[in-house]
Amino acid sequence: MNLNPQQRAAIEYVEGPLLVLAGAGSGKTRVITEKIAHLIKRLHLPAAKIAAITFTNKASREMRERVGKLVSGSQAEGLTVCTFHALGLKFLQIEHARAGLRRGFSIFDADDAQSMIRELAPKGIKNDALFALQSLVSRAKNDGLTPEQAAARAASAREREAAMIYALYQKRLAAFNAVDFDDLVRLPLAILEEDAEARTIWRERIRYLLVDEYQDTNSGQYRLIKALAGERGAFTAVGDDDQSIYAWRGANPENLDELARDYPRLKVIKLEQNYRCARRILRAANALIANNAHLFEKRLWSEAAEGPAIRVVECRDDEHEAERVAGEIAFLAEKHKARWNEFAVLYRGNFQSRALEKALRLARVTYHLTGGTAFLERAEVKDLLGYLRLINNPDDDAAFLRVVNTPRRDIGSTTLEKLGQLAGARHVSLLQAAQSDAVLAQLPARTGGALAGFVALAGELSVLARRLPAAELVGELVRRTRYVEHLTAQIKEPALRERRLQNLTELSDWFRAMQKDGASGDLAAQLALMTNADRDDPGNAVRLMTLHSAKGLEFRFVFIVGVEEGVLPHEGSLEEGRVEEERRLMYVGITRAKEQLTLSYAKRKRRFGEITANEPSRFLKELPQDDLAWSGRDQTADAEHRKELASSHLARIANLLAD
Ligand SMILES: Nc1ncnc2c1ncn2[C@@H]1O[C@H](COP(=O)(O)OP(=O)(O)OP(=O)(O)O)[C@@H](O)[C@H]1O
Ligand SMILES: [Mg+2]
Repeated sequence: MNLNPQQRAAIEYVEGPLLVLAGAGSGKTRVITEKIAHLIKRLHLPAAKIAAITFTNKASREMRERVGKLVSGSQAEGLTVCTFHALGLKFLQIEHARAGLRRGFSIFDADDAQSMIRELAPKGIKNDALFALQSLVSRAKNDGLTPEQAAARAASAREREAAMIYALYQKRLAAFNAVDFDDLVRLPLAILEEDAEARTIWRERIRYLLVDEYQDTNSGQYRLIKALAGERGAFTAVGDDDQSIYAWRGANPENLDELARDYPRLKVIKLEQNYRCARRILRAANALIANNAHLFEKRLWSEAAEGPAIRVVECRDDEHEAERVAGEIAFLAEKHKARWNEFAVLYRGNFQSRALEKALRLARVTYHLTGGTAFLERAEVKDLLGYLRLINNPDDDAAFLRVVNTPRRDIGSTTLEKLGQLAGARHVSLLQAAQSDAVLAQLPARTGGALAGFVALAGELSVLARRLPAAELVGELVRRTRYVEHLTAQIKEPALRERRLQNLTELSDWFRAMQKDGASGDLAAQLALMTNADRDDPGNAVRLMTLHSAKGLEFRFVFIVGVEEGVLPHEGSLEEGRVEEERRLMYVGITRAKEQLTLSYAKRKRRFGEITANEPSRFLKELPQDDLAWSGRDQTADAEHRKELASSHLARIANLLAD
């Protein structure tokens, strides 16, 4: 595959900071991959001194694979390709002392963080207020503010309260020798900004930095890039302001502007040829996004074929819509002899997947749901990870509380409250308190005995952890905690039990796959950063996912469902005046399609048992009408399509499609 002149220029330019600003499918990600190879092969920069940052772990894995095809294995050794969070984790594992952490520190997930904030917040706080508080704390952390700075900047009573909670929350995390996700960026940033020695070391360690999906970095991440790149500005950032879809989570598309301000030498290269989408799809995307105000002017053209019209399918309700989509997928797969994994069905919210799953199962279409209940959020997985965390970090009280009575050991909340008081008075963690005979003596004999038993088990396990590879440790953990017996006693339904047991096997498979150099504790930390979307390639299956998680991906056939007012654009976003971000989301969705795009909406929806009418999305009106073929509304197009269906050998599917 050849590179065009702009791509080549972007790859070869290393004299200073570079921003590649370009629309969807123009080869930005490819530029990063090729540039890594160029740095290694042509400029002889050791791979260990290059770091590339992607938006998801899955994207990291794919990029590593692609680089692997361009350079030999030994040349690629030591290359860092990971997310901001994983880079921060790696940083802290090396620099834990500078961050005031001890080796083996834990990572608190969103749940842990939330329950801690609940404890610190005023008693009886409502969920909404709690979420708001948590997001204010998180926002302050993402902006790289210390609790003191957050307090100084607080402009309202709510922000003052959040700053106060933030201070307490950090104290608590420190006591647990733990960090949360936000700290994975905030702490490295604070160290680099304050500590000249660390700065020198890390700038030597990372000599060239590449960042994909730059438009979705938040201000803390941006400052981290700056801190790592320094005045030298040895970095390439690639992004597309039209695909900024995480402003609601603190991403800051103005970072694109800021880069130009902070680096007056910044070179900007634009890529304007799209290599992904058929012409009509690209036209639709361009027309749609022209309705947004623009920071930068970009044009996008393509040499690809016109491609078929974009189908817009009007359906009665979401069930009908799901049936149409399933039928259409089966039909297209047959017609084009396509594989299931060439299809994606995209939607605004996870709740929309239920009807689709049912219809796809009925139509015997193999599918894979990305997202959903994340594997790592399942109780048994969290239990085992809780054990690993505790073994690795005896100060991790959250992990202690998670596992001390799982499986049941008759250690009740009264005991734990008492233990908490005793530990607090002594300024030690719960596990350390439970290790003390003096503490146990103050508890009733029976529960004291149970606690002593748990302490002994934790001791045995940490001895094993030093000896066994992580995947085997998981097996041993399951045996010694009698976890299978626990599940068996708890879950009566055989199929469900089987599935839960399967999760245990899967966890140890994950560890086996990840385990190259890390100890079990490091792996547990890494695993905490994974999401369901990061799991191995699900093979030949239709992908079901949200528009957000489709970023960066491409498929031959794309369906976007629920193209309705209130869904896409989303109701909440409309209320908050964020319709432009919704339009960008739609733009991301449309530009995932290589060959054929189908949009659908339902005329009615059931909501709390009532049937209400839906309006088709305003975005449909913004598309070039000549490139659309309506179905369900326009009788001739429908008749044409039915005829085509009938002439195929898929009578069953044609039936499914018939109204
Ligand atoms: N010069 C080229 N010639 C042919 N195909 C190309 C060229 N450059 C990139 N491609 C192909 O175009 C497609 C889009 O590339 P890529 O994913 O890198 O785009 P992108 O700009 O990162 O898109 P997005 O904005 O969606 O992340 C890929 O299939 C890639 O292999
Ligand atoms: Mg990309």
